[in-house]
Amino acid sequence: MIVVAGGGAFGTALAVSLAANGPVGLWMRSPEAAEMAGRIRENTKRLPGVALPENIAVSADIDTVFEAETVLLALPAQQLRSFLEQFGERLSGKTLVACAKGIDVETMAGPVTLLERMVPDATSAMLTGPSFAADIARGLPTALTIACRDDEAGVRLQHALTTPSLRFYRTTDTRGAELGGALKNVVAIASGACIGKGYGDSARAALMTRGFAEMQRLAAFFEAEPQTLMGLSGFGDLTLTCTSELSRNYRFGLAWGRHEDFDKSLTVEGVHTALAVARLAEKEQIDMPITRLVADVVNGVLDVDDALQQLLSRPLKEE
Ligand SMILES: NC(=O)c1ccc[n+]([C@@H]2O[C@H](COP(=O)([O-])OP(=O)(O)OC[C@H]3O[C@@H](n4cnc5c(N)ncnc54)[C@H](O)[C@@H]3O)[C@@H](O)[C@H]2O)c1
Ligand SMILES: O=P(O)(O)OC[C@H](O)CO
Repeated sequence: MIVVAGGGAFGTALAVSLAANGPVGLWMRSPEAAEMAGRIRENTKRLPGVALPENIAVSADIDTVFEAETVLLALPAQQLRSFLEQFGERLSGKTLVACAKGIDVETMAGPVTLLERMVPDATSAMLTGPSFAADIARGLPTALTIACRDDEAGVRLQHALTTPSLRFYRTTDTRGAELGGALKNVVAIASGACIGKGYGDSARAALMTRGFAEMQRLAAFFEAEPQTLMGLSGFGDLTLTCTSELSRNYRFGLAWGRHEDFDKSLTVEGVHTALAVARLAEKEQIDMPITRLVADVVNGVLDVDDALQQLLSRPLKEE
């Protein structure tokens, strides 16, 4: 059986979609949240308004995760390492699919790299691509990417995870998939700030394009395949996240641009990824001005208005 570990918006939505194929487990850290979701058949905190099919077994018992052959790890990127430190040994031999989009600030590793380092005996993969939990949970058509270095395992996962509304493409370029998924969140924050500040759609299109150039430069440094960045996990997700108010990263940026507060309980992956990638880019001398400015605003070194002004007044150069 497939078990989804992590009962946030995304984990719950994936469980709802997978339930169309058969029984699925949903492990939540909080016993109270699991008890309530199991009883009222709804995750009212993270995915309100979506009924949980009866064949989703909700539990806070970690043994349900250890008993599964395939585990989808739907935790935020900054939580994955501590989860693996705690439970990694019990996950060896399994097929593990990270569903997080981000770079771990401590180790600068993406989700698949963390899995490979911390559970070397597992088959490690990543689920990524343009997809909002709310859309998946409503059964709207969604195309995703499964990234797995072991292509046979990738094919198996592709088939096991496809549902009537989720369509999976596949790649063996886990590095490219990690980078695309993580960096698009940083560019989405900048895009939100640009719109929030009132700079308009043309400026946003410029920002997205220059952000994509940064993504490609970092991917080239890590020898990721250029075409991975052109696909769902890169360009596809960049487009979605930089243009939709369903995105938390984009809404976070909007609030920055408007000088409004933002709900701190929401997961905004791009904040942490900007810090990790800006440090890495500085160390390796990779030109990533958008990421640098987002990190500077996060660190309180720059005001968001000054950061946007700096972006607009960069030296003239070739495209
Ligand atoms: N929500 C979406 O639309 C969406 C879509 C695609 C990808 N993702 C990715 O999925 C990941 C999770 O996002 P989300 O939207 O589900 O976030 P969320 O904030 O809705 O939920 C995160 C969940 O993780 C749980 N959690 C945190 N630390 C944990 C730990 N150590 N052990 C167990 N559980 C823990 C929390 O209790 C919470 O239920 C992110 O990396 C995000 O980028 C989200
Ligand atoms: O809400 P966000 O900004 O975390 O985006 C969710 C997904 O990653 C979009 O593909």
